[in-house]
Amino acid sequence: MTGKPARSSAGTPDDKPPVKLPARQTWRALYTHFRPHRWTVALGASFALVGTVSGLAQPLAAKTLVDRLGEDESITAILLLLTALVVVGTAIEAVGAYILERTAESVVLAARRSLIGRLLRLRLPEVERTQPGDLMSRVTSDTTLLRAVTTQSIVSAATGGLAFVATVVMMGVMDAVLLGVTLGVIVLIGGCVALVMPKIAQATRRSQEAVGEISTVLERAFGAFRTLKASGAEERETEIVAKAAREAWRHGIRSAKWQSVAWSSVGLAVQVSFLAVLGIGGARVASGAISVSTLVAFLLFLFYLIDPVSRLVEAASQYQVGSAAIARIVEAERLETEELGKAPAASAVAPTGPASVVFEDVTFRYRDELPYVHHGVSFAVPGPGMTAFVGPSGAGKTTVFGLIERFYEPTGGRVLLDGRDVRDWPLTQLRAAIGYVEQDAPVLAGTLRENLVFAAPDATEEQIQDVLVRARLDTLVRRLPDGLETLVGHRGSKLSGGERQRVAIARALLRRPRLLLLDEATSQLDAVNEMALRDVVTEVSREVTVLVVAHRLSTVTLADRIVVMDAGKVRAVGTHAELVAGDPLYGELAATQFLASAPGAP
Ligand SMILES: Nc1ncnc2c1ncn2[C@@H]1O[C@H](COP(=O)(O)OP(=O)(O)OP(=O)(O)O)[C@@H](O)[C@H]1O
Repeated sequence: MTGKPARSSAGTPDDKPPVKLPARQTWRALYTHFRPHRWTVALGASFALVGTVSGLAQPLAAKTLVDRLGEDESITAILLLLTALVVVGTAIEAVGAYILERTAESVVLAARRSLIGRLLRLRLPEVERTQPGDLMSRVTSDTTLLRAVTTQSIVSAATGGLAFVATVVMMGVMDAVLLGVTLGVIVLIGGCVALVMPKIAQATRRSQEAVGEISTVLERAFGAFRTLKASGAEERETEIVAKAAREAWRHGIRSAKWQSVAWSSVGLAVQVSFLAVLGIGGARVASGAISVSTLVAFLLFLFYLIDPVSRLVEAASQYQVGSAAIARIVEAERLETEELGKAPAASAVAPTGPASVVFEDVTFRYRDELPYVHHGVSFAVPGPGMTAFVGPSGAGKTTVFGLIERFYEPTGGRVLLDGRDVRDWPLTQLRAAIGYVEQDAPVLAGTLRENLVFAAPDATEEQIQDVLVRARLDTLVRRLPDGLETLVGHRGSKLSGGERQRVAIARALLRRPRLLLLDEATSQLDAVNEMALRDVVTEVSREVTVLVVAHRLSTVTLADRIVVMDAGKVRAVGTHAELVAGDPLYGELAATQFLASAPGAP
């Protein structure tokens, strides 16, 4: 619990560098998220545009007002027009802003849904190469950064760009010389801002990586909370999280710094232009080249230019933030997912009866750089009946189950279920035929009932009650004040190890499997429950094919067939009596690891 998780590769597969998206791909990825909302964004943008136009008309109205004042004409109408422009413009802008905010939330929702959908379909090897905590932070934190870039910044860029062009045209109409001065200043300062922009993306990316690392460490700590406490690792883990938090803070500050540099440049550009226009414009008024009202209107336009320029800078910095987020999202989206295939139609007749399992010269390693775990495993299990897999720790017994469930693909050879290569089965149908009880019998947070029906959501009350009795959980449920509605805590922490094991078995049975894979717990059950469960498994194995990774002699002696595995190979197959007589390794295992003196041992 004390080691530090892989730095910055947190969440990205260990062997893959973080994705650096070229600008075109960033655009494309952002566009994918924007596309479904383009019409709503266009609506919001039109509202914003109307607001902008009404704002743009204000200096003209003000110019007329000044001219009329000079000529002693009535100003009531123009005053009313000016007021209307302000009020209506503001109201329309408010509605536009609401539409955009709403759309922004929808973009985040859609991004989260699609990412969650993909993450829960990831292939197991991909999950093993990543940090789940960091993947979670991509769903929760990075997606929120898409909010602005896919809506507000597009509108800002569009309206800001239009308003900028329109204002510049109006300024050109007023006086080309003053426009030249203004644009000269803006281009100069704009160039400096462009240099700063990529730094915002860089800092945001680092900050988000650090946020991911916070989630990673916390997920690790809560995932083994008792071990954390028992190891006295609270302070060390806190320090690791705090370090990641400081990193997030440091890069957040850096991003804020560059953003504020960009922002203050807008003010600087306008102020410098203002002074230049005032000086040069004053001289031009004095020389009679332009009128006072022209200079006033030009200065008002210049003042009005602050808004479009700010919007353009805002859009550019939001784009930088969004591009950092989208790179992390794309990275998660590129992880390999499983093709689950269609669930069988309700009317389809599902195969019944026990399944058969055949391994044909299967070779397998978990990753290319790792040694082989299976070096040509072959065996055939016709159903029904119980087949026990025994062998020293690390022999590759659990791996057999992973290959049957197609969590992993064999490197060579074939795995057949009912005579059909598991790769040819639609995954949903393949797994629907199998009940799987993992060695550490995971129980999920929620109620007992939720845990039971997890693999069979359509189970009837009668089926649930039946399975409770069979898994010897009925007395426990009766004892609990809330019965099946009892909350079991994070990872079932409120249940005992044996209870968790039985819940896992009940869950698998409720699925009505044709093949039951049981990775036996090494020491979870007391003698009474062990015997009871033995009876259950024996009973089940009359109709269903049961494969069990056995750690107890009592289980092995019940088996119809025992497969002895050693160092990734099947070294013998037979009954207990045959193997005790014929296989030295089995004899040794039976004498030691399998507690040969256990009751019931022949
Ligand atoms: N997900 C994984 N990624 C990489 N290596 C793995 C993975 N799972 C298991 N291994 C390795 O594969 C080998 C076989 O593991 P497996 O779990 O199949 O053994 P086993 O016979 O079931 O052992 P045990 O009786 O201790 O449960 C071991 O050396 C193990 O370290």
